Amino acid sequence: MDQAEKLRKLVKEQEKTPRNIARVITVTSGKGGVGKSSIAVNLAMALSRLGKRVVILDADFGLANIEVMLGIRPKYNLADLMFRGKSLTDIITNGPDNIGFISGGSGIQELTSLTRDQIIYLIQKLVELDEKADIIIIDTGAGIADTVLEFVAASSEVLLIATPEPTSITDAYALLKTLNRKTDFSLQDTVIKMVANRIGSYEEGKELYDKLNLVVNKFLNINMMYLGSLPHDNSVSKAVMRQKPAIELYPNSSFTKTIEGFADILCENEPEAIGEKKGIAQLFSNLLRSRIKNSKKQ
Ligand SMILES: Nc1ncnc2c1ncn2[C@@H]1O[C@H](COP(=O)(O)OP(=O)(O)OP(=O)(O)O)[C@@H](O)[C@H]1O
Repeated sequence: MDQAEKLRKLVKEQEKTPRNIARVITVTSGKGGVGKSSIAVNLAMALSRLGKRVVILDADFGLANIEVMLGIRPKYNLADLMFRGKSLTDIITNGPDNIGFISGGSGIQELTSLTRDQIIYLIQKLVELDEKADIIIIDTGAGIADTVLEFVAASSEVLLIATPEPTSITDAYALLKTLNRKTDFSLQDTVIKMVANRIGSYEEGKELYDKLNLVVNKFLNINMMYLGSLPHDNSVSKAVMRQKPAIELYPNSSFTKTIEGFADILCENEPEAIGEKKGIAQLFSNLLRSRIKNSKKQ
């Protein structure tokens, strides 16, 4: 049995015991600076206010945007759990509205260098995380870097953020095109929901979705769903300046109201867990498996 096969078996074993499996929502974008982290943070809080236990995993290595937005400074990150014996509780920092926050830190990059025992330990801890959370929001980096694409390919529910800026649209297309070429990506297993951000009117957002979806449909055979559009709203940047989420500082802003609407829609439309993509332990197992396979090909 090779290592990839052992990993599959390990997760299958864990699944035999009935347990909570978190819903994982991966937030990504083709281009940086389009509002990915703002949306991840405020959506997490809106979902938490609906009674969900929410944890954000920041997989955007090197940038500490979410920490700044939440006004928190985590002491430990995923690498401390993987290599330095820290527990899951140690690496989850409490944020506003009771949301949990995990910084990927260097852990995301170092996933490749894990020994078999470290992989087993990590998956076991992630099984615990599946128990602790109802929803896990992953903020990936932006663009077509491998670390971004592998998270998207391993996820069952993806929010793709784009703005009306031409470069944001072409970069969103580039992300989907590169994703489509990945052998471990299958459209049957991943629902992509587009969010248009910083738009002037509802029509502008819908038009953006229609345009992009038409092209990805025609050339990539991908059919995206449309979650909706968020207005350009100065309260978002004002909130960033004050290191507090917009939903907390500006509860009546149009951005907050729209985000709350998204949270309602997402709670009403929980996708059936698809194929082998269920929960955070399964997601990391998929991701590690694809890394093992790819490293063998090289
Ligand atoms: N709807 C909006 N209205 C006004 N400003 C916004 C909106 N969404 C995001 N912004 C602003 O755009 C900037 C970039 O947002 P954010 O950091 O969330 O983007 P990002 O895509 O996560 O960036 P990165 O790729 O650097 O992680 C921030 O200053 C934020 O305040």
